[in-house]
Amino acid sequence: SALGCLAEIFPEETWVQLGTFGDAFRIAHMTCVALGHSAETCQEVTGQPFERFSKRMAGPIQVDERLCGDLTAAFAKVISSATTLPVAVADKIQSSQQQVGRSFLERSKRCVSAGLDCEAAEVGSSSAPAEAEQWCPGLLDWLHREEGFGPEGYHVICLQPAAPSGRVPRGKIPAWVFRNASGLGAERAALPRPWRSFRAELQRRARLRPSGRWELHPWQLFDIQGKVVEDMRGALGASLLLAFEGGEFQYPAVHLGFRREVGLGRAVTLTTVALRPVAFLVQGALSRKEARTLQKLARPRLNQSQVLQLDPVAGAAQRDPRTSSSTFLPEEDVVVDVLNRSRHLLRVLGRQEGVQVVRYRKGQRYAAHWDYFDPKLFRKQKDVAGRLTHRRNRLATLLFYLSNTSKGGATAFPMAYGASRPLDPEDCEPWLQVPASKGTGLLFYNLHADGRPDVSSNHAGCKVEDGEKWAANIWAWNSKIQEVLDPDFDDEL
Ligand SMILES: O=C(O)CCC(=O)C(=O)O
Ligand SMILES: [Fe+2]
Repeated sequence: SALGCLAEIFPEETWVQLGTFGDAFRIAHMTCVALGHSAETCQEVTGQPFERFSKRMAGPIQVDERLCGDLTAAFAKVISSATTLPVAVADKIQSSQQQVGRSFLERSKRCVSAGLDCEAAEVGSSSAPAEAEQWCPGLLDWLHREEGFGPEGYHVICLQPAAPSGRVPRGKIPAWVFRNASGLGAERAALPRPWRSFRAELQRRARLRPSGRWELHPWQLFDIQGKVVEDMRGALGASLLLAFEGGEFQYPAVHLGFRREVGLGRAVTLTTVALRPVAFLVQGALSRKEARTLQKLARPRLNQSQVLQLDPVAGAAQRDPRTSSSTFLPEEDVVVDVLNRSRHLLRVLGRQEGVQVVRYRKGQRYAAHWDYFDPKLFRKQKDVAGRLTHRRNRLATLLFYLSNTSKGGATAFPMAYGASRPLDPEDCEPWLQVPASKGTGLLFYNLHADGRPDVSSNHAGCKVEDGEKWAANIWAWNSKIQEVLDPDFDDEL
């Protein structure tokens, strides 16, 4: 069939049933893109009148079986916004997506329980063109090597390095562009200079989100050390470039069980334990002594934990979601060291909040929640909403466990891999759980690489069944700018 594996969930006649031409075109475009065709080809296909387009789609398009996971997700997203979709089709798509999610969840669970030995047997679906691997050694460590749940808004560019003579060649720079870090959809490109043209062509090629008038986070390029690449020399020097549409560096998940050593003056290891949300175990970033010190500093300062009040919803009496005690530590000595190390580890340019230590006693917990702030829920509070414009938000959560917790007390992700919101926000049992283990860190991203909130980052501090649990939160924002700006100036709000 023309759409290979996808025809199953998305029979061809439904193209017509989708109703509006707008939907059909968007789906067409996404399909085309997901199938790995160039932007030009897709433009050509989707620029056709609908009748002609549907004829084209009936042609022999080869679908790489391995792309099914991503494609299904892509379809699901477009389809969720289509208003006239037949219920049966919608159901079919949804259930197929849930199935993919469930199998990833099982793998993630195995991964967490294996701790640092988590190794993904099924890895390696994605490879890169030999030429690109030759140009950019280590390239595969920055691509997405799984069959689904790839990054949104993170792209990899590999430039042909300058000749060994160091002489910078004239003319366009040969390159490989890996949109959404996928090895399968790689495209050969020739990028012009100077820098402005280089950026413009890259934006077109990788279909990066254009920066609007009030945009605070234009997409940005980084080298693999997490340094911003701001000019032609920097780009040529780095050769391997990472593009983040949200403007901030994020560690790519690569594959479940992937281990990355980060040089921080000490051996720090990140092990990928989930792809959606992107989450890592962090080993070696906090010494046992520091864990003790943070706990000691916090103990006399603890207060009943707070959460930000949402806009009131008529008639909704809320149970207190957070029953622990906590405090932000004064920024001195060890606290400053830990914050500096965290900044280096995360490679985030934005603001970091202080170190917040949390203590849970037996029976205490933090019900499922998001660490990002949904601006729509703070509409009536201009001072809050006004700081959340232009995708400004909490990008990353780095949570260090300061104690071992023998029973309960894990951090759990109820909505991992697109699962729907749990009916009971405290029922940790079926969820992906990361056990609290002294000195270990858990890093997860609350935002996608393009800066949009990732709903899958929903998480809970499970009820402590025995003893006490201590942990330290460090939240990194994707912006330094804290000005209250008028949400009306943000096209997305
Ligand atoms: O205690 C945990 O495991 C999670 C804590 C948390 O999510 C928070 O403090 O925002
Ligand atoms: Fe949280």
